[in-house]
Amino acid sequence: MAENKEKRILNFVLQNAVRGDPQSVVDTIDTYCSQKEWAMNVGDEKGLILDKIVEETKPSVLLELGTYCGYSAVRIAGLLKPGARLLTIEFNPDFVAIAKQMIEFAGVQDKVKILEGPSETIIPQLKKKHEVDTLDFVFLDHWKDRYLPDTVLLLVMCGMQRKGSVLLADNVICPGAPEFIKYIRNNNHFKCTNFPSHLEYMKAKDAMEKAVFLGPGLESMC
Ligand SMILES: O=C(NC/C=C/[C@H]1O[C@@H](Sc2ccncc2)[C@H](O)[C@@H]1O)c1cc([N+](=O)[O-])cc(O)c1O
Ligand SMILES: [Mg+2]
Repeated sequence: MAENKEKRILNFVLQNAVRGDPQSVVDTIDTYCSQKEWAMNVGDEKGLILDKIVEETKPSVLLELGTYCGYSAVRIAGLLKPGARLLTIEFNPDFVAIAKQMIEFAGVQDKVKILEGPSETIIPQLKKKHEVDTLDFVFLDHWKDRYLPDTVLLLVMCGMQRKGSVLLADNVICPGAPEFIKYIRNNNHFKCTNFPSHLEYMKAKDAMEKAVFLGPGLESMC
C-alpha cells in the first residue's frame, strides 16, 4: 500500500507508543498530528469532552461512525468497564487496516470490533448480524452529511435507542453538520447540550453536540 499520512501516523505509534497502553497511543497520535501532520482525529481538547461523557454514561454497548485511524476507538475503549464493547463502522479498507493495527497495538482488540462498510448498510444489520439490542452511546464522526440520515436510521430501526441513550457528534461547527443540528435540536425526543471547543490541533472554533434520547413518547417512533 502506498505510503500515506495514515500509515505514517501508525508507524509513529508503533515506534514511539507503549504497546498495550491506550493512553500512550492516544498521546502519541496527538503529538504526531500537532507537530508533524494534521489529521482529523477528535484530538486532545475535544477528546477530554468525549472522555467525560463516556465516563458519566457508563455504556455497555457503543457504536462509532467513522473509525479513521482508530484514535477515538482506542480512546473510548480505554475507558470502558469489563464486558462493554464498541462497534465502529468504517468503509475505507485502507483505514480499516490502519485502525485494526492501532487497536491491536493499544491492546483493546477484545473491546472493539471494526465493521467494514458504509453506515447505511451496516446499521440495519446491527440487530441480527451483530446482536445489538439497544445502543447506550453513539459517537458520530464520519461524513457530516451522513449524521442526520444515520441518526434517523438508528431511530427507525426501533430499539436502537433506549431512554437515556446518548448521541455525541463531533464537528458541529467545523466542518459543521447544520441539517443534523436543526433536526436534533427541534426534536422533542432529544435533550441537546452543546460543548464549545476547538478544531483538533488548531485554533479554529469547533463544538460537540450531545443529544440524550428521552424515549419514543406517546407517538411511538417505531
Ligand atoms: O470530514 C471529517 N471527518 C469525516 C470522517 C470520515 C471517516 O469516516 C469514513 S466515512 C464513512 C461513511 C459511512 N460509514 C462509515 C464511514 C471515512 O473513511 C473516514 O474514516 C472531518 C473533517 C475535519 N476538518 O477539519 O476538515 C475535522 C474533523 O474532526 C472531521 O471529522
Ligand atoms: Mg471529527
